[in-house]
Amino acid sequence: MTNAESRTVLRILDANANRAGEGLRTLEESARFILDDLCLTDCLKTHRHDLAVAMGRWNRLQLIDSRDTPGDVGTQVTTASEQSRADLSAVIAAATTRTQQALRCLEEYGKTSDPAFAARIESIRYQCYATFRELELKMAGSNTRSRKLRDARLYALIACEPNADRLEARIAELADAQVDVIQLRDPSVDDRTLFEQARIGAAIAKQREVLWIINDRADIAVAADADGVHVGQEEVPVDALRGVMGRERLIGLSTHDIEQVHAAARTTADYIGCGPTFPGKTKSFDHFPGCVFLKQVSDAEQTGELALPAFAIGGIGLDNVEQVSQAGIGRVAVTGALASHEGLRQTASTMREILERVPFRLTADSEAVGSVLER
Ligand SMILES: Cc1ncc(COP(=O)(O)OP(=O)(O)O)c(N)n1
Ligand SMILES: Cc1nc(C(=O)O)sc1CCOP(=O)(O)O
Ligand SMILES: [Mg+2]
Repeated sequence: MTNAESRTVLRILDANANRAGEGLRTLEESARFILDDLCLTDCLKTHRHDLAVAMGRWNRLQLIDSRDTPGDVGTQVTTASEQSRADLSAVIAAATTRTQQALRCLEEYGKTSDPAFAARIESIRYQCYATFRELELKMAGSNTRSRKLRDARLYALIACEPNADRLEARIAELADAQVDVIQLRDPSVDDRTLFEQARIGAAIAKQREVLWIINDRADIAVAADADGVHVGQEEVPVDALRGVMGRERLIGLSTHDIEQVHAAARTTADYIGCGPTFPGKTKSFDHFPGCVFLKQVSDAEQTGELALPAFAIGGIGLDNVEQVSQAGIGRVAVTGALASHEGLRQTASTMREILERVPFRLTADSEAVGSVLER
């Protein structure tokens, strides 16, 4: 190669090393601040470090000297798609593509001067493919969960079953009845049993595309790979649990008055349960905030003070779901109403029909992205 050609190669290597480094840093921020994923953050940092080490083969001053940003015709060429990103996943998709392309350029042009350098970059590129795959799937997973939750109308709370087959059948019948979310709530079983049912249920719920939430136990929810956890007012605070659950899993919080609802809105909770609405057989209460409370929650949704999906809970069934929807709440969480196999589909479908009279205010993707950004 002539001196001029060598200088051009250096110029290309310098530009693409910067591009790949910036892309990796962009992705590292998403693993760290969006997904809260220590392992992925660490992998991306390692790729950035490996790239810097590989680039150490070139003389830094010569690389910088070859740089000619004002004379670079490429800086004038921009496309409309570069100027905006639809959401956080689009930021990540653009950064992965840019990084992969930059690594390929480093490899190809590096081959002209140093095949060993090119081989090192090739190895980094392959490692990046695996990391990027995981990152994009995790992002898709977290978005899917929030989206499913926002579209949810029917949430069923179930107890453990005597064995895996019975649990599978129970989840299947609820999924067939178009139940959107299932919570495993069983204060009567030991930790091992709860974990086993949580784990088996998580796999079945995933297949059936139903959200799978574990009551009270964040540790079991994570260990079992559930979609989330539900906690009450006297349990570990939501923001403290966020560190355990990560950004991608859901956290639900029980609320019993409007002050608790406003407080929940200031946490990283993904949804709230609001009740008890009516007396029921599953759990006894001394006080019933009832439909007056539900109306306050609905008003808070209307004014935009509350942007979290709110599920009315407590003694709700076919006989009174209309009162819930008239209070302006279009989502319910129930145990007793969906406990019986008989007429399950019909009950669920009638309840859904009544709840669907309440339009959602939280379906826009932009709002979902907004809440992720605020965290
Ligand atoms: C959806 C939903 N809402 C409320 C509750 C009640 O949670 P909590 O107050 O923690 O009471 P227990 O369920 O733990 O007895 C819930 N589980 N789910
Ligand atoms: C577990 C629970 N928590 C409630 C609350 O208001 O926080 S009401 C409730 C029981 C829900 O079951 P059912 O639909 O059978 O009444
Ligand atoms: Mg609880």
